Amino acid sequence: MTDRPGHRRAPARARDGGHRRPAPLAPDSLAMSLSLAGQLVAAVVEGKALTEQLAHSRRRHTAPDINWGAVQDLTYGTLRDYGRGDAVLGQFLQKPLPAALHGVLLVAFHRLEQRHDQAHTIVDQAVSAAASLAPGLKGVVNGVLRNILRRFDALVTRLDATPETRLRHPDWWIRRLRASYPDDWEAILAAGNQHPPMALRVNRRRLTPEAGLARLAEAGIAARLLDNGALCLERACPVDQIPGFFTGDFSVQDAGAQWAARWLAPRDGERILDACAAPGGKTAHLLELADVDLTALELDPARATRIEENLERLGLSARIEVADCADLERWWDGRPFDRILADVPCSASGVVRRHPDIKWLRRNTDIPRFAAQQASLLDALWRTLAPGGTMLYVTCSVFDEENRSQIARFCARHADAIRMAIDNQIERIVLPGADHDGFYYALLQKHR
Ligand SMILES: C[S@@+](CC[C@H](N)C(=O)[O-])C[C@H]1O[C@@H](n2cnc3c(N)ncnc32)[C@H](O)[C@@H]1O
Repeated sequence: MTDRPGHRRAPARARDGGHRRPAPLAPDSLAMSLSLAGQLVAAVVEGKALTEQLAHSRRRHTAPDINWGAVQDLTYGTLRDYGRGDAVLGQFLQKPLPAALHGVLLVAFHRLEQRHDQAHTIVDQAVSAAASLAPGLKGVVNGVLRNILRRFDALVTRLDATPETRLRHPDWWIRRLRASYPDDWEAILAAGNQHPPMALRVNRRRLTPEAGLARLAEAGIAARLLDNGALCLERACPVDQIPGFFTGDFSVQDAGAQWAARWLAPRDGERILDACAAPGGKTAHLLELADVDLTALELDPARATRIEENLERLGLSARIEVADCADLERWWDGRPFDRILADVPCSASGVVRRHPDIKWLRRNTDIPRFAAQQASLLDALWRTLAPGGTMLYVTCSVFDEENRSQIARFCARHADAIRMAIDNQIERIVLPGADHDGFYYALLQKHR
């Protein structure tokens, strides 16, 4: 297999199968869902980010009956299956297909693995989806899928015998995890292939986690209270069903991310910097825990508006600045901070199940680039920390180069950096699991 799956795709024009008029699809049909999901998967395989493509697709396809839940499930599921569909299609496609058709085949294969009891419906609907995209090629799609069906069990057995397709992650990713976590690497990969849990943060200014749990139970929402006060829902639900969400009693935030504000431990009256703040989940959490003078920095202006929206819903306030946190000349008034939250940009390999496009978009060579960027942000931020002040370094990565080795290199560069224990441990590697995503935390104090 090539470095990136999808090697048997061709530009949309390559084989459009002539000029037959495309057959329209019923908006609420499985064929429509397969077609839209196939186009989204094709866009990601071509290097586009899923969130933007999904928003773009929703703006373009406005029929009210489209089952966007199904489209999303099929798209995310297919992308989580990294490499499986391509490994199979590679055996059946003699020539590349237009990208969207290739996408439909990938989605159809994913669905066949999930719901083999519906195999014939899936094939029929995928052929209709193909006919709507490229009428002249529906025979090819039909032939490929029926061939796959004929040899299905043998194909799946073969997929499960190869690490990349069994574990549904790129080879380089598997190698990195295996080297850093000899005992846990398979569990980390397995967690990355699951549906993410939904967790809520209780606004401690309004209610206790126990009271929050009771409020949810009254609304018929089953949840568990985790040891950091996060509420993990048994089943994800839309925010408009969460009582008091719009008035700021709850926020949606992964339970692993809810350690950040606790471990930075803000105290009333302190000057705090949240250096990479959007969309503002951790900013808000810090403000819920103490009355602090908080500066929230964010490089991306569009994302910075989300901090504002979040704080407004929660009735909280901070100084929000759009700036590169490393460009001190531009934003820093020279007054040091008591505490800094450095939730730096990273590979996001710990949250891959929420963003399965990451597996397709990232390259092994991106990781040292992220590490270099993180190092320069850390070095700049360290200058703004008061002697005796603390900085919490956070990533949502599971790669050592961005985590443990990053902090080891930082401490080697800064003789005034003291490693502080977090709950009696020198660092916290929060591995992704059933209740939360994957994070890394290290706490550093500046020598007085
Ligand atoms: C991991 S996210 C932060 C999540 C946020 N702390 C929260 O809990 O909601 C990293 C953020 O840093 C921003 N960012 C990246 N480079 C930056 C820089 N040089 N200065 C400030 N913000 C930056 C990104 O746009 C992104 O919004």
